[in-house]
Amino acid sequence: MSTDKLVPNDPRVKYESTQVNGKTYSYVLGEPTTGGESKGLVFLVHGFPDLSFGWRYQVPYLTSRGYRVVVPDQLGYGGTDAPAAAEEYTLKKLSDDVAALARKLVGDDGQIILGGHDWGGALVWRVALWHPDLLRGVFSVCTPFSASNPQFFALEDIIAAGKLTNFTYQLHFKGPEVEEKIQGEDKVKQFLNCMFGGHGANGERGFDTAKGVLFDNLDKLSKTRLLSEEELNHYVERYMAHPAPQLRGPLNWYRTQRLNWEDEKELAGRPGGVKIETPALFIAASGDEALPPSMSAGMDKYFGKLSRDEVNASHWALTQAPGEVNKSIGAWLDELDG
Ligand SMILES: O=C(NCCCc1ccccc1)N[C@H]1CC[C@H](OCc2c(F)cccc2F)CC1
Repeated sequence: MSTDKLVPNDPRVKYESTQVNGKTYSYVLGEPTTGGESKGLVFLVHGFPDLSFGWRYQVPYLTSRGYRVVVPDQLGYGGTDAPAAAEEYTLKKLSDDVAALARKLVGDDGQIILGGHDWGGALVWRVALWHPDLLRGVFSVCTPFSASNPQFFALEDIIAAGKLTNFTYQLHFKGPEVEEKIQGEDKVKQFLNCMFGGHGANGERGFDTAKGVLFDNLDKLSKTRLLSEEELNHYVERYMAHPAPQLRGPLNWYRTQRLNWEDEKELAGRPGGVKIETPALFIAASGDEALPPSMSAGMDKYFGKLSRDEVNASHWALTQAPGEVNKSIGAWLDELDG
């Protein structure tokens, strides 16, 4: 099998669906192409606004190195259910879904190697805290680990104090406006094109981490160079499979900050505090405007065995620097399996 990126509805992988904690999850399943026993199961978690398709450059690479690969559409996306209630999207519930799906694939005593990008990266660190026995290894692309504070600080207050201003767009995402205004095929296509880097002839942007979505620019943007027309249309088709407002599920991931803090008070109270002993890899993206590498300063103290790497790419490192990302993950896997 070629190790070229997956195309929409690629015949090289299987498309499965199953019930997980009362919800339908759909996922892509790739079998090792090396023949013989698989070296283990790699489970990949995408971010916002993405799909399992976001890992298309990594799946063939990993199956060619002897791994089985499972890539779900996360809650709210693609062929997976999109409950309307934001409470369904806490990182603890999403972690329990990852564990339940993984157990269906590797059995109650099996283990997986878990990787995430963006919100998927935030989630995999939480899975390592809630379900440490499940993991043989854990990695995140772009998203550093951030420990929960003993005291709750609302994002609104943090930003009002001039901190984390690169997260200002999240106040826009958690509010009603983006969900209300980005509905229907044309708007969803313009929004996705914008988030994946489309820009205007004079450098106009439709998204700014320090502001949010600039609605008036959305129909002025050229097509992003990060996706082919066929790939962008695949994203739109999968997002339009959900009833309006199509972004409600994906945006619900931004509406659980206080609930996540409530859940994690228990973790903060553990003897020795929060510590991830699972062998871990963090790959920073040098040009990520939402998650600059500097945000990862100080995360090492929460890990027993953390490897670090950095790729020269924007937030969309998986598709913009796939060779670098794959090489980094591959070297870490070789050491893990060494
Ligand atoms: O919003 C995200 N992606 C959409 C924007 C993508 C984009 C960026 C740049 C250009 C174009 C597009 N990603 C989230 C992922 C979770 C991150 O929060 C991590 C976290 C926790 F999980 C828990 C406690 C604190 C904490 F910071 C915050 C960014």
